[in-house]
Order: sequence, then C-alpha cells, then structure tokens
Amino acid sequence: MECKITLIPGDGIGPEIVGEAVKVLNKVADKFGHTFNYTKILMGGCSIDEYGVPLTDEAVDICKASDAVLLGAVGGNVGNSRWYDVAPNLRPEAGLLKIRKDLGLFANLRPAYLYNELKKACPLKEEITKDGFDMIIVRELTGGLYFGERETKTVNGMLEARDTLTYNEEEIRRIAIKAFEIARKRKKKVTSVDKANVLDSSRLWRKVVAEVSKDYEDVALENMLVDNCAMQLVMNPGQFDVILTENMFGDILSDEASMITGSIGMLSSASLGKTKLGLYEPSHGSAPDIAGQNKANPIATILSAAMMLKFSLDLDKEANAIEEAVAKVLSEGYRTVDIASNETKEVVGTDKMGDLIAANI
Ligand SMILES: NC(=O)C1=CN([C@@H]2O[C@H](COP(=O)(O)OP(=O)(O)OC[C@H]3O[C@@H](n4cnc5c(N)ncnc54)[C@H](O)[C@@H]3O)[C@@H](O)[C@H]2O)C=CC1
Ligand SMILES: CC(C)CC(=O)C(=O)O
Ligand SMILES: [Mg+2]
Repeated sequence: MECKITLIPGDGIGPEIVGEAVKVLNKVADKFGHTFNYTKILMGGCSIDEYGVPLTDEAVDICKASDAVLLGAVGGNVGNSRWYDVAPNLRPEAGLLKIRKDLGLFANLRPAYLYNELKKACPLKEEITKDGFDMIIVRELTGGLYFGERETKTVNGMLEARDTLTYNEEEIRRIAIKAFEIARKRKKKVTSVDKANVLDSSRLWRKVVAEVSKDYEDVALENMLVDNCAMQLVMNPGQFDVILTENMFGDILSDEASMITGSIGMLSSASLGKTKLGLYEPSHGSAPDIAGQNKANPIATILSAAMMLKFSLDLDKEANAIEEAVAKVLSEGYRTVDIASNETKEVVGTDKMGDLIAANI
C-alpha cells in the first residue's frame, strides 16, 4: 500500500520524537511491504520564524491532500519565549488550533492504560493500581473556550480580559455519538464530565448527551462533575471506561490521566473528523525544558503513529505490531528517564528507545 503522510515535527522535542516515530514507521513499511511517502511542513514557532505565521494555508492544503498527519508538538517556553507576547493568532498554539479546525477534527481520542511493566512508574499506591486501568478520554476538540471570542481591554483604567465558552447542540451531539460508539466496542460505559452545577454550556452538554444515550441502551451513562472527576481519576481510575468531555476539561484531565500511566510521555492521541484524514500526536507539549537533550520519551508519538495506521490507513495488523513492540521493549526493562524506576534494566535516550522499538517490529 502507498500512503501520503504529512509530518509536522514542530518545536522543542517535536523533531526528536517525530524522528523516532518515522524510524518505526519505516520499519513497518519494510516489513509489511508498504510505501510511506512523507512531506514535512512547518507549524508553530518554527513557522512563525520562517513565514511570520504559525501555519500557512499552503501547509494546511498539504495536510488536506494527504492520507494522515503526524505531529510532534508546538510552542516555546510559555511566558518566556519570543513567540509569547504577540497577538493570539500569531502564537505557536494558534497553528495547532487552526489545523484542528481547518481539518474538522472535532474528536480527540486519548487512551490511558497502565502497562503492567509501568506500575512502578505510576505515582499511585499499589492497592489502587493492582488491577490496572484502561480508559479512553473522548475530548471535544474544535469548540469551547479555546475557540471562543476573547479580548483584553482597559475598563475604568484597569486591564480586563475575557474568554468565552460556547457549544451548540450539534457540536455536543456529534462528539457524544463518537463516545457512545467507542464505548459499545469496549466496556459499555460512558462517563460524561461537565460542570452542570454552574455552567449553561454544561447544562446543554448534559441534556444533549442524555438524548444521544437513548440510542445506546446497551451503554451505561453516568454524569460526573469535572472537579469530582479530577479526584476520582487518582482515587479509583479503574472505574472509567470512556470519559466524554468538552475541550478544556479534556485537555486538563488527559494530562492528569497521562501521569497515572507513568508519564505524560506515554499518552498517544488521535484527532478525527468526518473523513478518514486524521491528525495524530502525543498528548504532551513541546517540553522546552528537555528539548535537544535526547531525554524525551518518544513512546506517546510512536503509539500515535500506531493509531494513525489503524484509523486513517486501515493497517490494523501493522498498528498491532507497533503496540506489541512497545510492550516488548518495556517488558525487557528499557526506560526513558521519565518512566524509570529502581527495577529498570537500562535508562535509554530518545533515539535508543526508537531503535529498540523499531528493532522489535
Ligand atoms: N499539542 C501541542 O503541540 C501542545 C503544545 N503545548 C505547548 O508546549 C509548550 C510547553 O508546555 P508545558 O506546559 O511545559 O507542557 P509539556 O507537556 O511540554 O511539558 C510538561 C512537562 O512534561 C515533560 N514532558 C513532556 N513531554 C515529555 C516526553 N515526551 N518525555 C518526557 N517528559 C516529557 C516536560 O519535560 C515538562 O516537564 C508550551 O508552549 C505549550 O503551549 C502544550 C501542550 C500540547
Ligand atoms: C494549545 C493547547 C490546546 C494544546 C493542548 O494542550 C492539547 O491539545 O493538549
Ligand atoms: Mg494539553
């Protein structure tokens, strides 16, 4: 099979981790007889430096003409980078928001499960994780606070800033359907997370999710407030199957969920829309604090590449080969520093972790 894959290395650790994912994809291509044709585009700070904007329309067109997009991460040191103090549409993160919107990627899937081998890297007590956990966060990705109107102005001599959070019924319905469809193929439970004790947008969210659930009588629906969910995630993560939530809540809860898998460097993601074209990226950011040091864990990006093979390219067997290779390397005791524990056989750098996974394909 011949496929067109757009690569967006981005900023910080982005080029390092995407490089390792490509190494693994090339091994998959060799072994299974496929041709992956890559085109690289700039997004984020590197695009601002080159073109003055975080993402050009030409770059979006390249993504649209491909079968799938693999992204590292964008952004600099927030508050302390040359890309910080500029208009909102000229910041690195605006490139990410633009690509999600322009490709219509309203559903962000973030699976969080605990590898047996990583129980020592999980900060939770053993009695909480003894049976493991396996959940998927289904996060709405193109609405809510990150896409609302915002403004900073002076009122009565004082600076005032405003962000707005809006959802309409259709935006909620389509992501809810996605979550119920996914739950149907898993443990048949959706936990819809909102703040319906305060926010109008959450009250609408809860109403529409309840309507959608009527078409999925085989799937149990539970509603949970977001503050409680943050607590339940560390108290009893095993209770969750599918967590359905809006954009910002999902952003925050997925970082929390990532840490209980051992590290944010483990959490992959797929951003999907109505067509097969998806964008695949780790859940973490560009980690400027460790960029260029060969310390970043590439596994989240490598597992995102596996999701890409599965969802956009229908290469399930190849995706499984990547997942199995990751499990094998972990079971052999190799760890990047973020997931190392006293039982680790060898702490390896970004590049060696990529080599080991590729060698096990
Ligand atoms: N999808 C994207 O492109 C995202 C971009 N960002 C951007 O990334 C920049 C940095 O943001 P932060 O809040 O520092 O979040 P971050 O996720 O980049 O880093 C948070 C902490 O996790 C560590 N970390 C992250 N990924 C890791 C990996 N693969 N292996 C080992 N350790 C890892 C970092 O070293 C840091 O200590 C900002 O400009 C932010 O806007 C943040 C989140 C997502
Ligand atoms: C620009 C942010 C919304 C990116 C982020 O933190 C994420 O998608 O997880
Ligand atoms: Mg985030």
